[in-house]
Amino acid sequence: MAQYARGSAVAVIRLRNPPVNALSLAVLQTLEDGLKKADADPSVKAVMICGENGKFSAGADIRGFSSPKRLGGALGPIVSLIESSEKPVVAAIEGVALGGGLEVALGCHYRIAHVKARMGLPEVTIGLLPGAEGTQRLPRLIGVPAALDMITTGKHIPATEALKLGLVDEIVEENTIEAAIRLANKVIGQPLGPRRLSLKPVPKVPNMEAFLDEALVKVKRQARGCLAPELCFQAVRAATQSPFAEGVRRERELFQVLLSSGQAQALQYAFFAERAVRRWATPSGASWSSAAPQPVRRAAVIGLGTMGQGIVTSLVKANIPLVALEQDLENLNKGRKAVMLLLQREAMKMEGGAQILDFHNPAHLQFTVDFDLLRDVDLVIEAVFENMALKKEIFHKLSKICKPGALLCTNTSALNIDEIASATNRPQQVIGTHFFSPAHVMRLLEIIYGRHTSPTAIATAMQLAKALKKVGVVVGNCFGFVGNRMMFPYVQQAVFLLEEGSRPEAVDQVLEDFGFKIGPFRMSDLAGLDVGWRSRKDQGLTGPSLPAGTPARQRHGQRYSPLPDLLCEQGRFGQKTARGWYLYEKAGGRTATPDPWLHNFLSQYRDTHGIQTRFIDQEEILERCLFSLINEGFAILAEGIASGPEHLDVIYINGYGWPEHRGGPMFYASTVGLPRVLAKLQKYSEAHPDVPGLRPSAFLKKLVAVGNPPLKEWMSYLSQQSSKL
Ligand SMILES: CC/C=C\C/C=C/C(=O)SCCNC(=O)CCNC(=O)[C@H](O)C(C)(C)COP(=O)(O)OP(=O)(O)OC[C@H]1O[C@@H](n2cnc3c(N)ncnc32)[C@H](O)[C@@H]1OP(=O)(O)O
Repeated sequence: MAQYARGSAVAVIRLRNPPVNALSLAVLQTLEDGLKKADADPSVKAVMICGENGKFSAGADIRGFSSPKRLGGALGPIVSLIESSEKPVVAAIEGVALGGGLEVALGCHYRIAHVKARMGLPEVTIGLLPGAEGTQRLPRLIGVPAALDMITTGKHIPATEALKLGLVDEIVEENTIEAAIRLANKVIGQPLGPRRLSLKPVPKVPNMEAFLDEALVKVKRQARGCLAPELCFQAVRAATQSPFAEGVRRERELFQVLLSSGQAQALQYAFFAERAVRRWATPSGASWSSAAPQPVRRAAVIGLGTMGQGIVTSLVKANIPLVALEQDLENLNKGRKAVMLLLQREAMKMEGGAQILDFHNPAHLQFTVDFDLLRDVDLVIEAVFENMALKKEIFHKLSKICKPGALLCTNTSALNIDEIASATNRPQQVIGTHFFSPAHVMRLLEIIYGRHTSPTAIATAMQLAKALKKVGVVVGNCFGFVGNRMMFPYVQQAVFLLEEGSRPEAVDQVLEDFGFKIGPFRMSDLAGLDVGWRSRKDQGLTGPSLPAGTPARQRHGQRYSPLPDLLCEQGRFGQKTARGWYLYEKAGGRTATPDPWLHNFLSQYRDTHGIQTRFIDQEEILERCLFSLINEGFAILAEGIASGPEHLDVIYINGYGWPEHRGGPMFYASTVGLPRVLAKLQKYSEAHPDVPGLRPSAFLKKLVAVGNPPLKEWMSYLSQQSSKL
C-alpha cells in the first residue's frame, strides 16, 4: 500500500509493501488515491514520494505479471498523472529505485537520492522492458547512449553515477526525506513545464542512425537469442524517431509482445528460483530456518592451481582474511604471482579498488607452505588436484591441526564427500564446496553435504556463498553431484553423435543456437580433455587397468565411446595443446577452427568400427543432448539429491552457461511438455538400447502418468509416490 500524510505544505506519499516496496495493484491504487487527494487539497503545495524502510521501490511486483489481473498497463498512466500534477512532486530515493520504481521517480519533477542508493531499469533481466514510459523518459533525461546502456543491460548504477548522468538532481549523505521536503518547499511556485520529461526533446547525437545501427549489432550479439534486449532497443529507438505519445504507444506494443513471450516467464521463474534455493533443506529435516551459520573471521585455501587462485581472489574480494597454502616454495611462488595478477585486475575493475582490496597486507592475505598456520582458521577450502588419496591425506592432516570448530571444505567436482570425511575425526564439519572455473567470476557454488555433515556446516557454507556474492545451492552426495552428473549423459550423447556421423562444429552450433554460451566440444577443449581422461583412467574405463579383451566400444555391457581417450592418446588436450576437438592458433589460443585432421580421423574411426555414417539433423542433436541431461535431472530429484527442480535450474544457469531465457533444463522440459520429452526419450532409447542415459527415468514416467502437472507440483508427487517408483 502507499501511505498518505500531510504535514505543512508538503504531502508525503510513502510506498509501503515490504520487503522491497514492490508496486502491486494495491500499492498503485493507493499511490493514485494519494496523488488525487494532494491535488484536491488547497493547503497542499507540493508532494514528496518516498518508500518505507529506506527503500524507494524495487519496481512492479514481478508476481503480478503472471496473475490473472495483470499489472500490465496500470503503472504508465499513474506516472503520467504524477508528471502532469500542477504541484511539484519530488522523489526521495533511498536504497533502491528499480524498474517501475525508477519510472515513478522519472514522472516526478525532481529527484533527490541518498549517496548509497542504487538505480536501474532491470526489466530486461526478467524478459520485459520498462513499460511505464521509462523507455521514452530516460533518453530525454540522460541522452540516448546512456539510456540505451541502462535499459538494454538492466545494470544498477550508484547514486554518484546517477548524479553525473543527470538522472538525479542532488545526492545527500544525511536524511534524504528531510532533504526532499526542503527541496519541495523550495520549488513551490516554480514553473513545472521544464521539469516535465515528456515535453523535453531527445538530446541529439551526431550520426544518430549510425550510432543506433552499431548499438543494435552489439545488443543482438550479447543477447544470444534473448528477445528482451532487442525490444528494449526498439523502444528507445522509437523515442528518437517519434513524439512522446507515439513512442509510448510503441513501448506498450513491444511490452505486450514480451509479456506474452515464454521468455519473460522463464526469466521470472529464474529470478524466483534463485531466491528459493536459499531456503535449503535436506531429506533428514535440516533446513535454513533452524540452522545458524558460524562466523568466518579467517579462512585458508590449500592448493594454488587454477581453482585455488580463483577461490583466493574471491575471498579477498569478500574481505575475508586468509592464508594461502602450497606444498612447496616453487608452487607457492607460482601461485602467488598468479593470484596477485588476478587481484590487480579485479582492483582495476572496482571503484577505489586498490584501497578496498588490501591484498598486500599479510594480515589479509598470507602465503605459506607451513600447515601450522592453519591452526586458528575458521574455515579451510582444500583445492588440490582431483585425487582421492591426496585429498584424504590432506583432510587427515587438517583434522589434527585445525581448531575443533573449523569447517573443512573440499573443492571437488565429483569425489565422494563421505570418503574424504572418513579421513578426519570430525566428519560433521566436512562439506563439499564445488566452485566453477574461473572461481572468482562464476556465480555458482554447489554445496554438497555428506552423511554426517551438520546443519551448521551447511548454513556456514551457504553464508560463505553469500559473502562471496555467489549463488549457493545445497545438494546431496553422489558421483558428479548435480551439475556434472547431468552433464555426463549430455556430453556422452554429443560424442555418440560424432561416432554416428556428426561433427563437433555441427553439434556445438545447434547447442549454441539454442543459447548455450559454448557448445560441448568447445567446452571440453576449454576445460582440457585430459581432466576427463584422468577420471576415466581412475575409474578403470580406459588405460592400463582396462582388462584385456574389453570391447573398444563397450564398458560393463553399455555403449562407450573411446573417441575422447583416443584424442588424449594423441596429445590432443584442447586449447592448452592447440589441438583437441578443434584446432587453435597456438597453445592456449581461444579461436577454434574446424580441423580436417579430426574429420578424417572420425571417418577412419567409423570405418574401423563398421559404423555407417548418417546425416543427423538439428532436432536429433538437440533432443538427444538435452533430453538425456533432463532425464538425469529427474533421476536426481527422485533420489532426493536435490530438493526441487529449481535447484537444478539455478545450477545450470549459473554454472553451465544454460540460457537463462529458457529458465533452466527442468523448466525447459516443462515448457516442451513432459509427454513429449518422454516420447522422444523412448524413441531414442529403443534405437540405442545399450545407452542407459536415454532410458526414461521412473519419475518422469510417473509425472506423465499423473497428467503432466506444473513444475511447482512435481515434488509433491515424489513424496507421495516415491515408494512406487
Ligand atoms: C506495471 C508496470 C509495467 C511495466 C514496467 C515495470 C516493470 C518492473 O518494474 S519489473 C520489476 C523490475 N525490478 C526488478 O527486476 C528488481 C528485482 N529485485 C531485485 O533486483 C532485488 O530483489 C533487490 C535488488 C531489489 C533486493 O535484493 P536483495 O536485498 O538481495 O533481496 P532479494 O533479492 O532477496 O529480495 C527480497 C525479497 O523481495 C522479493 N522481490 C524483490 N523484488 C521484487 C519485485 N520487483 N517484485 C516482487 N518481489 C520482489 C524477492 O523475491 C525476495 O522475496 P523471496 O525471498 O520471498 O523471493
